Amino acid sequence: MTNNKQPHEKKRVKKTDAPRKNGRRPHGGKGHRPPADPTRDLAFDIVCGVVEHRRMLETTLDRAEKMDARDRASAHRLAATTLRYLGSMTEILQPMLRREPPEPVRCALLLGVAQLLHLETPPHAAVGTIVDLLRRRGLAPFAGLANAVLRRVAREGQSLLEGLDQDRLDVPPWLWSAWGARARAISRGLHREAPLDLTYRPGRSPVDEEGIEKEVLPTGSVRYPAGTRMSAVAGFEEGDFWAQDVAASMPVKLMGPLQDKTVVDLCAAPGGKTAQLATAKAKVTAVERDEHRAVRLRENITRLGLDVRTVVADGIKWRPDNPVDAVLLDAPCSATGTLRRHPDVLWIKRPRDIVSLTEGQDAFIEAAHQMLKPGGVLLYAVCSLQDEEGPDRIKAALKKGGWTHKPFTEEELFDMSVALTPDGFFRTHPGMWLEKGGMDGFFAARLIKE
Ligand SMILES: C[S@@+](CC[C@H](N)C(=O)[O-])C[C@H]1O[C@@H](n2cnc3c(N)ncnc32)[C@H](O)[C@@H]1O
Repeated sequence: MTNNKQPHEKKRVKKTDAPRKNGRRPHGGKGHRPPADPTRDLAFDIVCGVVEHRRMLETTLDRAEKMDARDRASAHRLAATTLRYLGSMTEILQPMLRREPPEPVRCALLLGVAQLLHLETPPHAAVGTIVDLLRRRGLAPFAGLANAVLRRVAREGQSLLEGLDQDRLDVPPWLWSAWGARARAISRGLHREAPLDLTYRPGRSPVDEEGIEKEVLPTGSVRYPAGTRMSAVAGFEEGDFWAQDVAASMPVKLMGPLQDKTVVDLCAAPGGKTAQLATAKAKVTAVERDEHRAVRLRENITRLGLDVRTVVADGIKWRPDNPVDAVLLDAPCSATGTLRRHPDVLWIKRPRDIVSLTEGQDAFIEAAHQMLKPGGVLLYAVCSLQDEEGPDRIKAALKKGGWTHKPFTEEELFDMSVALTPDGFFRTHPGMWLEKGGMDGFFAARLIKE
């Protein structure tokens, strides 16, 4: 994968490169009009966007907001699966290509391999749809190549896959080494689609619905299978619950009793943790810098019927009128903890992105210090797997002074003691509770203002 090539729309393809078999063009020949296929078209745009231009999956997906919801969901699934197995599928393809194909052709082939090896698409459909995709995108000269390579993958791919270290290949080397001893377990977790976890507000519980499976997790979150739409679950309109990964539901629980406490939620949208604070009866001010995300935050609060003051402001500069009892700082981070939901991030982030994020995290911690009463609590959290954004930030804050670390205890973590580190931090990764469907990666620590 390279990232400094021209967009594929501008690439010129020489007619003489056209691979032909017996002088005929595969799948239809001259004059053949490939059928429309919005799902593959969108999946192709997403994958090319990620590997050629480091464009976030959501950005391309958002551009297709008018598309039929089911086609869009299928495209999302196909693209996400391709990105989840990108490394190992590239390893399978490489020896089958005599010459390096243009990047868009490689993207199309990867979509084909994902359909064959991971999505159980019948070979004729997997091959045919990719050949048609290439024709629609002005890449017809590569239709023969795709036909031959994908047929070979259909025959040999599964056994080739078994001989590979997929865990290692599907994670970029810099992340693999940053994750150290946790890397293999994390990678195993990343090969799974994330289930839908819901947090129910106090006094509400899931309703039995025919055809909808669910499991109540030891921490109280309710887990539905991957692909479940939250709005289809009974109680959505009534505001009985909100979507929140089981690991993401823990930091607020670790803040202790919140009733009548003044709490600033410093980076609030879309509001999962704001909702937890408000249902725990805290007096919440939710601060969010991004106006569009603040709209989503307000919509969620309204759906849940909660009483929260929202402020659109830069949380590093904004200050409350009076010092507060607690600050929840769910800081902007690399989001490597949510790679199960956002596999594009694997191939988009670079080590230098982490460095610039840590500067912001330190500034937020400093701002939180200025907002708190003496003895007030800072709950610092990030959905990151990186040491630099988690334990290293807490160590830096303690070194700077003005804080005391109050380690979490096993009693507080009760059903998730697996996440307690020897330093008293909370730390999860996608390989934990794998038998139940895994969880996001989160880091949390508690500091007290001196
Ligand atoms: C990790 S998300 C928060 C998730 C949220 N706490 C939840 O549980 O739903 C981080 C949020 O911080 C916001 N943000 C980024 N920089 C900010 C700033 N300087 N001030 C306030 N909010 C900021 C982002 O727009 C994003 O919505």
